[in-house]
Amino acid sequence: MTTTVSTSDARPASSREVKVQQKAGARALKDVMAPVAGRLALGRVLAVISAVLAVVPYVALVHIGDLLLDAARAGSAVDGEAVDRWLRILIGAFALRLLIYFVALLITHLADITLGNVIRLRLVRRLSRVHLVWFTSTNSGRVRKALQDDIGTIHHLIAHQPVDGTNAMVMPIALMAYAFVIDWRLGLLAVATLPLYVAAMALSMRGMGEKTVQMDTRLSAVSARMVEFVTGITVVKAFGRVGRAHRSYQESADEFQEFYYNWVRPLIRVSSLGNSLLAVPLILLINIGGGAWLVHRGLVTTADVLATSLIALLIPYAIETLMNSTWAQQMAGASALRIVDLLATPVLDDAGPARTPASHGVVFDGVSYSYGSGDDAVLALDGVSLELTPGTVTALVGPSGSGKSTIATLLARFDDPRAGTITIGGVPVPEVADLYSRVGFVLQDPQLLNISLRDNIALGRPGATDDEVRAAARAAQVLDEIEELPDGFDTVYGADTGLSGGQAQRIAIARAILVDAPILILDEATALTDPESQHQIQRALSDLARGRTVLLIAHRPEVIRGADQIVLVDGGRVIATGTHEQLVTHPGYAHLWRNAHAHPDTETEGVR
Ligand SMILES: Nc1ncnc2c1ncn2[C@@H]1O[C@H](COP(=O)(O)OP(=O)(O)OP(=O)(O)O)[C@@H](O)[C@H]1O
Repeated sequence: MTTTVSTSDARPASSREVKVQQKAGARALKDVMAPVAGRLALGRVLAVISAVLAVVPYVALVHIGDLLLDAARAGSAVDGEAVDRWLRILIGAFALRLLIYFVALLITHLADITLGNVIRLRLVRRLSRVHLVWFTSTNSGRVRKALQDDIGTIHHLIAHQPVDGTNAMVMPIALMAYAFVIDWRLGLLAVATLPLYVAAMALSMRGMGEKTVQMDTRLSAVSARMVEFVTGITVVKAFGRVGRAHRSYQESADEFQEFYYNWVRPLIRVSSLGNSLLAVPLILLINIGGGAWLVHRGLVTTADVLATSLIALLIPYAIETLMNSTWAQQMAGASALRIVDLLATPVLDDAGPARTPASHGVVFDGVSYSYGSGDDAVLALDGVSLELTPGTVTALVGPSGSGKSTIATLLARFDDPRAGTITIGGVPVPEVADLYSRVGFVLQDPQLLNISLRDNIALGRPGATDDEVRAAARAAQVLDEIEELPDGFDTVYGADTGLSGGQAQRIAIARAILVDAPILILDEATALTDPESQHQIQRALSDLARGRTVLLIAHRPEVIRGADQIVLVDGGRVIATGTHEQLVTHPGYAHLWRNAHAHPDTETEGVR
């Protein structure tokens, strides 16, 4: 068993890579557990004390047994006082052991709760400073996995392993030592099958690290085929390729099955042999049989045999707990690695002290930006300069992929430019105090959360009253539709809500209305919505834009024409700026304008 860090490529990992992963996992675990290391150490110390105390009841048992047997053999009365004393020691030690064990578990469970909170808080603090462009769907998945699954996996390691793992290690050693103290021959009988078991298990675990990683990789391949098949099911069905798509899944599943079968088949024999060496009847046979012979020879007492046989029976349980805790440790290593990785996500540079802009004019000065880094970098903006005069509407136009959305998202500080500056009222964007109360945005994807519609609208102003939320919904032309829903504003947004894309857009507009930001970024993408919804969205957007500094990603001729300033973008550069009348003779603009008229509702060509 080993750390199973998922790898997306199907290449099986080598044993060196596995070792490196395991080491990295162990280091990551140490980092993650550092805030509660002291408490875990205390839990371990208490677990050791409790494990050593486990010997006392056996000592008492042997003494009581001897007292009873001696009396029976001599035909005399039992020394009731001595039996009573040992009985009290037995019960007292047992109770004390349980109490210490309970306190140790309590300490580690409280440490687990603290650590869960510390990790969540550190993640939230870190992610609140991360570039907004980072939050792609994959990264959202990573955050969800870390916050839910990984913290859960680490739970076992923090709350249980220090106590159960230590106990499973120390208790058998202490009991075994006592078995040898009773009589070395009985001690040997108690551990008689252990070396064979360890050898069988070592054999079956050989190469386990590599194989587990291979299994993880192959399973990922099967899941990928499955996801491919399910996500593309409509297209696959429409083109009658079900057999083919299904075959590719079937092939990877068969490949996995063959790999797994070949790996596990020989192991099953060895490990069942190993397990049978720890079977209760075998242990009893060896200990009681051998013990009876020793009793017969007068070397030990029956009570001694009873105690060491009971000790021998505890060994399988201890080994199982030990193996589970090793497994949990390796799983937690992979989880800790993911958490440490997330905590190291690059964040936006800290700017100087927050400043309040004197006006709401926006200036882009020589702004360049690329997505990704190194060889994968995609240059999206190249020296963009433009100015938004306060209280006016600037329309960004240009072909698909020209950089319009990138310009808009940089103003909302989804990321910082690689070169150049963006200022609001003379203050660089990173230094603007309360940026999101000054810059509102309604982008193509309305980004509604799975919370009530009321909370979705009030997201930017959580203190808003019901009346204010209703007023915003009315201004966004969506009030009636919300009120017609069975739960009205309490409806939780989600796949079953039955809201159309246009309605979701208008809810996002209501949210922006409520924030009441003086600078607005709008994406007038309405191609996916029905004409009635388009009309309502246009009206809502025009109301919203009034009196504000607006940067509008424009698609429709009448909207472009109505803008105070039009900025024509192509290939990440600004190639012309002016009013419609000034630009109408510009060849690039004229081309877009013609296309916009020819295809007023299409997304792909020219101005949409
Ligand atoms: N997340 C991303 N990762 C990598 N490249 C990206 C990403 N987003 C955009 N790009 C690239 O940056 C360039 C500009 O894209 P942008 O989305 O800003 O253009 P756009 O004019 O808004 O296009 P559209 O009208 O199609 O939305 C394009 O080449 C695009 O492929």
